[in-house]
Amino acid sequence: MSSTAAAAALPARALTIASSDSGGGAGIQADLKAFARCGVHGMSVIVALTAQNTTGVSAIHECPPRFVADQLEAVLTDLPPAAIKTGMLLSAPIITTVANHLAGKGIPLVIDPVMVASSGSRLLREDAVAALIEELFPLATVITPNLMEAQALTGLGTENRAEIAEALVALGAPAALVTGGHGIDPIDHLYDGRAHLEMPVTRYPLAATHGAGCTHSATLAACLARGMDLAGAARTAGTVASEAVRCGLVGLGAGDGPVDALDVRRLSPPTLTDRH
Ligand SMILES: Nc1ncnc2c1ncn2[C@@H]1O[C@H](COP(=O)(O)OP(=O)(O)OP(=O)(O)O)[C@@H](O)[C@H]1O
Ligand SMILES: Cc1ncc(CO)c(N)n1
Repeated sequence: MSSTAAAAALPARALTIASSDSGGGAGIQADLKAFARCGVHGMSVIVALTAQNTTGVSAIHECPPRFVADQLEAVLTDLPPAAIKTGMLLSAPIITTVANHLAGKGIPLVIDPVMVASSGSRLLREDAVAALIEELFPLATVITPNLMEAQALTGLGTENRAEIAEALVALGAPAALVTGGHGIDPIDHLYDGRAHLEMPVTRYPLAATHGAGCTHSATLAACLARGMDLAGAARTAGTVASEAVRCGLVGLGAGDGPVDALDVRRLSPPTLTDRH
């Protein structure tokens, strides 16, 4: 095979800049599953480690910003991604490091402004919210807060997603996708600065939603990496996240079970006869 033909067969690359969930349900671990689900080569810049399981976060270990910069340089120089997502970024120095490396690159960027775990632990320090808005939002293609994060970012108490999405865009992001799988009203709302688009999500009343938001934003980035437009990528992200809940691992731990974008229960260990 010529090198050109070999290159044509390579998958698109997507990068997650986020934190590790030791329980394998959310964060980097969910992102890499979602990337694989979408047929994309996943890369990961890890900014913090959480000691976490299905019941909550017991400790957080932050990477030195210099080491975050080392990871970004290693990936961006050799394996430039076709799209990037950010998840749990924890601190202002990390956000500044990420923003400095992404500014001017023009790579499609999905920002999932992860703030608080469903168990209640803060995953973004209070004093880092301003850095997220001022330094990272202007670099985004789209931001994907859930309804509660959207309310915290805008200071609005309303549940009117159109109003909140407009306020988010006024904060400096070109587009906002307000998700809300957990609520009574399972609708993802996209506003791109011009038009509003409401995307209903099939809601499954299952105790397996840990990592739904991460799976959603990683799928959105993977779809952008594969060349889809924003509205199509947003619809696919809602569907993949919803399916990941349907396949979620209820009862895996004592708390809310992890979503499963790969539906691992349908897979079996490879046998020698599977070799090709
Ligand atoms: N119970 C559910 N049934 C089906 N889909 C769901 C459910 N919960 C979440 N989702 C899907 O996940 C996406 C993200 O949901 P949501 O806004 O609730 O995430 P989140 O609160 O950020 O998640 P996380 O638990 O990772 O913090 C939604 O667009 C929806 O597609
Ligand atoms: C590492 C990590 N990222 C994101 C979330 C939000 O689901 C979480 N609980 N943990």
